[in-house]
Amino acid sequence: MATAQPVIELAGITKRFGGTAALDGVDLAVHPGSVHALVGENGAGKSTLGKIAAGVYEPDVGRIVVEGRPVGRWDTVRAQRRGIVMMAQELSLVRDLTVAQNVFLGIERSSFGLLRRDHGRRFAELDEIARFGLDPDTRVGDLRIADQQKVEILRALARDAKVIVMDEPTSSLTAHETRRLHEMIRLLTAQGRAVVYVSHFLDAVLEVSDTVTVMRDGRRIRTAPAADQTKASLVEAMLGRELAVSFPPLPPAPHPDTPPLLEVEALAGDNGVKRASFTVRPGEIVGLLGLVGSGRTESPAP
Ligand SMILES: Nc1ncnc2c1ncn2[C@@H]1O[C@H](COP(=O)(O)OP(=O)(O)OP(=O)(O)O)[C@@H](O)[C@H]1O
Repeated sequence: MATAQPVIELAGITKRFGGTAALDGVDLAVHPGSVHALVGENGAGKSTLGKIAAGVYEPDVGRIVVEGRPVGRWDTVRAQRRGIVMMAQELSLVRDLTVAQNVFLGIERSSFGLLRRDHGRRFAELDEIARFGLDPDTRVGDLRIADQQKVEILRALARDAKVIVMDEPTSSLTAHETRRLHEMIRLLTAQGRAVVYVSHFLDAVLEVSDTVTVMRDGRRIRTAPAADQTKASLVEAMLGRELAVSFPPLPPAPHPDTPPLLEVEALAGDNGVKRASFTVRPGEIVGLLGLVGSGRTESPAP
């Protein structure tokens, strides 16, 4: 539930990378206990804005205010100290360490020069753990991506994060795992924490977020309650034109007797593809679908 004072506020943020204006005068206010989604086409500036909030980049121009206090120099260490933590697409865990070791990595306290080794006990002190269902002694490299994300979230909780910036968190998840992640996000917001949710997946955005900011070409186009949006209204704002123009009617499908341009029969390989067959005719769009790990990506490369 949103309260009056934002937990973090970015005002007039401009960021250039060489000749590219990634962000141009963008404002963003994130409220405690809420999920604020950032949507937009590729290159719209969503990730850059999330990374600036989390101190990965410093803005060229603009102001950052955390819980009413303006920040000076801004980097990930300072952002973490103020409770703003990033969960990046490329997760930052150490595969050979255990879940508990990863959670407390970098915040271990030393006494008389010795690192504390009681990770297990401290891990149990995180009350969220029972719900997250992770074994503290599992090697992180042996976990599925969805569970590795949980470890990232627990890392953020161990740092007492007030805001977790999630960059494309569902891009490697199944539909079931996405629902589980959203349940976790709801637990976080129920505790008063905020999530900045950067995503291409509009169904997921509409399901989980309270507020949606639409970005286009480095600018903020609009910020509005998710409940007032539809997928179509978001796409129109992202593209800056009506959907009918963006998706013109498809040409008629080719006649089944048209000779194929490509015929693949019983394709198999040591990359997991087993007996995949399909044809591609002129003028045809062939979709390959399936869950993560089902061989969609490997199939077209016989
Ligand atoms: N580290 C960087 N160096 C150079 N250019 C960058 C860098 N990061 C982002 N950009 C550029 O800034 C612009 C905004 O990129 P950004 O990644 O923020 O967009 P996005 O909306 O998150 O898109 P995507 O969904 O493709 O990640 C793009 O033109 C991108 O190429």
